[in-house]
Amino acid sequence: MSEFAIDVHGLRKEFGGKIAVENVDLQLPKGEVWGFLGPNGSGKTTTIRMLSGLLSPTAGTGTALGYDILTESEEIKARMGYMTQKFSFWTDLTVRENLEFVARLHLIDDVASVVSATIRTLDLQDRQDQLAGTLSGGWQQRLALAAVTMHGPDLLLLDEPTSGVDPLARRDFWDQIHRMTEERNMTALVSTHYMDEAERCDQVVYMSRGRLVAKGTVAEMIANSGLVTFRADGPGVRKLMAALKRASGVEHVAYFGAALHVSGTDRSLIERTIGELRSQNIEWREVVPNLEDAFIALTQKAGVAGERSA
Ligand SMILES: Nc1ncnc2c1ncn2[C@@H]1O[C@H](COP(=O)(O)OP(=O)(O)OP(=O)(O)O)[C@@H](O)[C@H]1O
Repeated sequence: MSEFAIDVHGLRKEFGGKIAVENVDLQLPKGEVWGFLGPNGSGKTTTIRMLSGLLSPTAGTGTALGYDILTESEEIKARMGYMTQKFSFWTDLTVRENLEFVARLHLIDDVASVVSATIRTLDLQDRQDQLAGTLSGGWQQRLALAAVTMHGPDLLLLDEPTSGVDPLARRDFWDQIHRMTEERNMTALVSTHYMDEAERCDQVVYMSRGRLVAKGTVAEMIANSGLVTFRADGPGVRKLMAALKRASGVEHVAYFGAALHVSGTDRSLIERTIGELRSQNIEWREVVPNLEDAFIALTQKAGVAGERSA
């Protein structure tokens, strides 16, 4: 049996001659939670759909949970939980009724007790008789997670499960993911645009223009970005923005509250630029780049302008 929950090579998907995903290799060890990041349109959903057996690749091979993604998609679907970006449920049924419906779709034998156990696991007791359409965004996502985990999957593929959900509900959601993966030895691949969520993952993979361009722990991603980052604090620091954007050696500048993060990969160039801009009021100090700095750099390196307008 493979030690990987996902083990795919050379995945490619074309839609009408346009390449959406190209040459994706991914080996996700069992029991780990990985974050899947990348700009809009970079190919994350398409990749997740190929991994789930719902979309056949134009080229490439591999397995999910040991089953061939090309020929054994039914086996994969039975053992995985897939939460789509716009997970839908019946708004005029209660939470419990929704889960009962899903349990029947999965041909679960003892519907009542499995639904009750799921409701307890996900702390939905107080909401079980509420109409699903009246739940807040955070509770709707909780219901979606209940629905996709009720049949005891070994693999979770979650596509931006927390978009539009407030920070507290997002944290609760992630606590649930970690608890469930730990208790049931599940593996999860979760796409997200949130940096704090990426930091909760064992590893992250970063996709750009249909290709996986970086992979590793958050610390490795930051270290491999090769970025040098300086932080500028002081009155009027924001006025430096325009000059910094044009300055040599500065690859990106970002606001961090009242401060600026100025990053580049050529230390001598960026130090020279900062030297030229030094003034008494502004304090410059080198800081460890954060994940957002690293991802902005990756995105810019890949020339993402074309991707976003695609
Ligand atoms: N069924 C389809 N037919 C044609 N083109 C498609 C189809 N599905 C996706 N695409 C294209 O493939 C590319 C990748 O899209 P995909 O939805 O996989 O990106 P994504 O990284 O999930 O984006 P987002 O973060 O916005 O969800 C895009 O250019 C998209 O327009």
